[in-house]
Amino acid sequence: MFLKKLSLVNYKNFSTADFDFDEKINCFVGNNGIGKTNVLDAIYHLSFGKSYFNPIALQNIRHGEDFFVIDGRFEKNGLEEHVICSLKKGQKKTIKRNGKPYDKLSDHIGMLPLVIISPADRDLITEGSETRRKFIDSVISQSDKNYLNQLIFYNRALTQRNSLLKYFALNHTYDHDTLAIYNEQLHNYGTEIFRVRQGFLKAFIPIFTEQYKAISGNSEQVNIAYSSQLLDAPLEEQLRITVNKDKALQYTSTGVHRDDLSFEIEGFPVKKFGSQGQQKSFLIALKLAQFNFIKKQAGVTPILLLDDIFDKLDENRVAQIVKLMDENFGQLFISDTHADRTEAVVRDTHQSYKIFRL
Ligand SMILES: Nc1ncnc2c1ncn2[C@@H]1O[C@H](COP(=O)(O)OP(=O)(O)OP(=O)(O)O)[C@@H](O)[C@H]1O
Repeated sequence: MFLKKLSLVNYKNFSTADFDFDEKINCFVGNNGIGKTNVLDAIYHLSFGKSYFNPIALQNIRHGEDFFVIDGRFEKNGLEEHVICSLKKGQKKTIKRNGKPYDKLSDHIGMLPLVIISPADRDLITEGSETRRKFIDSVISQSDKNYLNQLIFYNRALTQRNSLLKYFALNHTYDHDTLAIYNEQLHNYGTEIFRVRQGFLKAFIPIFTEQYKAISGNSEQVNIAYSSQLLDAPLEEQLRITVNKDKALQYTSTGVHRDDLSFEIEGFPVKKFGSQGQQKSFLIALKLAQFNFIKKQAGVTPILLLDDIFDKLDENRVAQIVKLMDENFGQLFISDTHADRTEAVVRDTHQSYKIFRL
């Protein structure tokens, strides 16, 4: 699968822009702030229906305008896939595939598998558990439609249970039966999410450790440990036990929305004990494992976006990654401030490439 053409209108700093891409490697080079990351983000948009960098959709419209359009023509299994993602102020975002709008944006997820490696990934190590849950959810969702639906249902039930808890507190009332309905829903969806996450990690961790070894050249033991309250007892039982606490807090304190991943080297958390180099290798290995996992599960080679990668890795490491990917990548997009060093690395792959000077 690859992206053949991309057209942008009023997307971030671009009023209009058109690109004809190479099937293999495409590099965006230019000064800081010129819009290299924005082009990668537009490509990300076509896959996920949202920005990787700015969760506030309206802020992705060019300043002073009231809409954006991202138009991409892909080739997948020999057929053209024409995907248009657009947003107009005051209206809902739409994604059209071959002229037909989706009813739900989530139906599009997994259609165009994509992995991005960017400096923002460091949040996976430094930030709270939500970032890590998002990571694991995004990897699984790209190859398991049912999982994304379970997540949507779970989150809906969670919001409703939380509203009910607030209502109880506000009105000094309590309705056991209504709460029990939400407990059951959370239990059913949550148990399935927990089961899929466990299964996913079992398959993902060996791929990840292999990638880590290849990138770092080290033999240190790395691991991803899954923590979930559901490891202790079934969710329905826990929801019953914590009901008084939840009423006092006015939100649901147990469930898979509290799951987390712990990233470890030699049994110690990477965040506290990993060197800068180890942390960088850990993140890249996570992303390349994501790439390989999706490729295996979905049977489609994801598009790979490497944003500002030279900024966080030395040239040798980047060359190593590109080489590592050489045999198994599909289409690659790279952004960098220096045309020379990018070209030196991609030339070595003996793959076709295009350089776009922005
Ligand atoms: N909604 C918007 N309207 C207009 N300009 C925007 C909008 N959102 C972001 N920008 C501009 O986009 C530019 C940043 O672009 P981008 O992050 O793609 O740069 P870059 O070329 O990747 O830079 P660097 O090399 O520093 O990473 C900034 O100048 C920012 O002001």
